[in-house]
Amino acid sequence: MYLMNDITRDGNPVLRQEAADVEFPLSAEDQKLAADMMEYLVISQDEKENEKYKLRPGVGLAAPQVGVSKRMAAILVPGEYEDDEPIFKGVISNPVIISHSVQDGALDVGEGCLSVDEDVPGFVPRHDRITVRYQNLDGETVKIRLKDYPAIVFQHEIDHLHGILYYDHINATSPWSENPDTKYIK
Ligand SMILES: O=C(O)C[C@@H](Cc1ccccc1)[C@H](O)SCc1ccccc1
Ligand code: NI
Repeated sequence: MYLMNDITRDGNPVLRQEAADVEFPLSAEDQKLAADMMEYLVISQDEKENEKYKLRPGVGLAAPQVGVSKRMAAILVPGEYEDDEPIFKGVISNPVIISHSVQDGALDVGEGCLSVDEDVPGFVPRHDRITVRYQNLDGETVKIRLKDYPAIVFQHEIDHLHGILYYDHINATSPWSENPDTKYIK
């Protein structure tokens, strides 16, 4: 299983590369990569387990964050309440945002990243609504429409596959300046 030591940190060139396409059918190595990334998210979201293994909680983990420059990311967006089904649980490969809203969306508290140890404050403007096409673990093409928080998570992870980190989007001169057209998401 991955521990925090396995997570690449800002400054490692792998986080700034354009990752390579994932080939299908998945190799045994890529199947293990997918399973290990999802396992990290599951364990990191369990209070007791993340304490035991000292994991930072995550709702997404992209392959470059474990040193693998491939276009694959695990995403686990929990439901609103403890016993709810997750809003999304899956490992996506070769994702493409095929359409998006004109309206931007941003988390009202800003973002963080498992690969960036210090917090960089500020709004991270993204698309509020997106349609993503990706391949699932069976290599099937899936099209999914997302909005608000799940859309933000997907964009954060897809950015990782293109060598982009969340703070690249923050307005350096006025990081908390509000744009009237942007939806600020709680
Ligand atoms: O570093 C990563 O890619 C995982 C991030 C993804 C993320 C950060 C901010 C906004 C959307 C997605 C981690 O999940 S950051 C920690 C975290 C944990 C639970 C909820 C929100 C953020
Ligand atoms: Ni990140």
